Amino acid sequence: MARIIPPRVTSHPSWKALKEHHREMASTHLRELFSGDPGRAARMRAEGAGILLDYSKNRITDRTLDLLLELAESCRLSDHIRNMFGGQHINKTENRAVLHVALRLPRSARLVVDGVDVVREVHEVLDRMESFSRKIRDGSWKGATGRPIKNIVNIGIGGSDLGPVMAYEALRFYADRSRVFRFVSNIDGTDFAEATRDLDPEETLFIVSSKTFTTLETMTNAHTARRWLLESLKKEESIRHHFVAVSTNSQAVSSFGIDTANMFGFWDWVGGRYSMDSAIGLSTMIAIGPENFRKMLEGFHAMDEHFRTAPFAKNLPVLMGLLTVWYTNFFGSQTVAVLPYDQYLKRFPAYLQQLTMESNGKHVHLDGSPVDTDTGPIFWGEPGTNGQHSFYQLIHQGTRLIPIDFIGFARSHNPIGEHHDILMANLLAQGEALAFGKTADEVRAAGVPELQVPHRTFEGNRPSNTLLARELTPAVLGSLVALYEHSVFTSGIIWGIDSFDQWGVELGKVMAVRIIDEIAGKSPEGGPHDSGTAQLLDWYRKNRKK
Ligand SMILES: O=P(O)(O)OC[C@H]1O[C@H](O)[C@H](O)[C@@H](O)[C@@H]1O
Repeated sequence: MARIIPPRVTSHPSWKALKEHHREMASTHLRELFSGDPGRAARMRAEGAGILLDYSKNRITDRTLDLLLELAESCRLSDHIRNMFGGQHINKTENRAVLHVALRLPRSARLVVDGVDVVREVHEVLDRMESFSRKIRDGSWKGATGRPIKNIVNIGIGGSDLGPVMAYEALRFYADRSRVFRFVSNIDGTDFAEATRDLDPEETLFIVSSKTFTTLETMTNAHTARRWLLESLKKEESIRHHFVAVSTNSQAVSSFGIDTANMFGFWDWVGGRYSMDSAIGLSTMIAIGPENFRKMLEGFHAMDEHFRTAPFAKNLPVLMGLLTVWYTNFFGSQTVAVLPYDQYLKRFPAYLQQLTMESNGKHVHLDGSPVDTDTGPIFWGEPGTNGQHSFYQLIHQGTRLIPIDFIGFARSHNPIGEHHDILMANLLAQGEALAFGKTADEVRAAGVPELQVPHRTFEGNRPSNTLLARELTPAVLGSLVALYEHSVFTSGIIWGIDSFDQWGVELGKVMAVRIIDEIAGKSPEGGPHDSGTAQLLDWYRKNRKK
């Protein structure tokens, strides 16, 4: 039977209408949109799960929104949301359910997937994490020599690192300050050496975090950690006091020598980049405590519920996902800048890079046919105000259109003098300056010499979203992460791609393993490389020994 190929998004009438409509919008300035419409800002805002989204400074009208919402309907976004929440195997290429939303369902919920009540399993693991975290935090878990654990080192990479690092930094205010938390991810030995150089093995716990427990970097670092520990503690027996694992692969965990009683599991339906609220968050739970971790889960769940139930016109992730499509596919924007005005969120843009780019960096539709539109944009960013003194120049006056997400909070955890008001004034000023700019006439009127006028003119019309919340609490962090997870989902549905696989990371891994063998002399020199790679490899071989 012939496969039914769903219609391309570009063939939907709303897509065509958006193309038409974009012609008009391309020459419309945000100045006009605001000046002719005093109710614009009040209309173009939405709230959910403790987060306010002001999207009025986007290059859109009510008509744009209507068309984008129509597009969402014609791509059957509601059905897709229902399928994800219902545990359907929406990750087609791996034939898996995608159920990070189940990680934060309350204990009272029930969700049967492939014959198993996943909520019960999720809470069993959470309870085990909780009891382990309490033992570390109250000092009753002892190292091999009877000393309590003071240092916690998470070894993991990708989703098994970026989430834990980001959450640790974001929630540092809530963290147990009497303990040291370190994160080792890179295969570069420097990462391990610098993370452990001042640690006492007798007081150190390693959490080896890896969904597959086969990842080269993590396994290499874990073996190095094992040797580092045994150099001082000597006895194999000490391993179980100083190593725990977070994984879906119990066999590999036990062959590494970690007692599976000290393993915290999760499931194949949790993608690496969607796993910071699974057992991969063990370091987070130890740092901020089980109560705060559960509050973070509640924040995630509140945004899940908002996404699942709010009408699309008031639905934060839907609106943000559709705006990403609007800029990517109609304005041709290549990137999105995420600019948190909060020092605690300094790793948030890096975290989002994996979430967004590994999810939506795809070149074929679900059915394998090539996409006929651009897909996921490049996400990047730095905290404000630092970025203002570095790359904002290009956003204000460069030739590229870079949509921005500003993120800010009403209250600071560290209210020192006027700092927070100054910080927030900068966030507001940037959004305003980017949107409205400064015309040549205004520049002249300020007495600027004619020669400088073009240089000091700001075209404006640079779009931004502003996300605000009261305070960066564990719950708000959960909501914020879930907001981006679901906005990535929304864009992915419009593009008709699989946002939940990541085959693109495989080729480089396979080739690296081959070259590792060549360098070690295990396979013949001069393998079938291109002449450029062969030359570089040759240079490395000749120069690698000091
Ligand atoms: O948790 P692990 O199995 O060690 O995987 C760690 C990471 O590596 C892979 O290459 C994938 O690109 C990531 O999605 C994943 O998060």
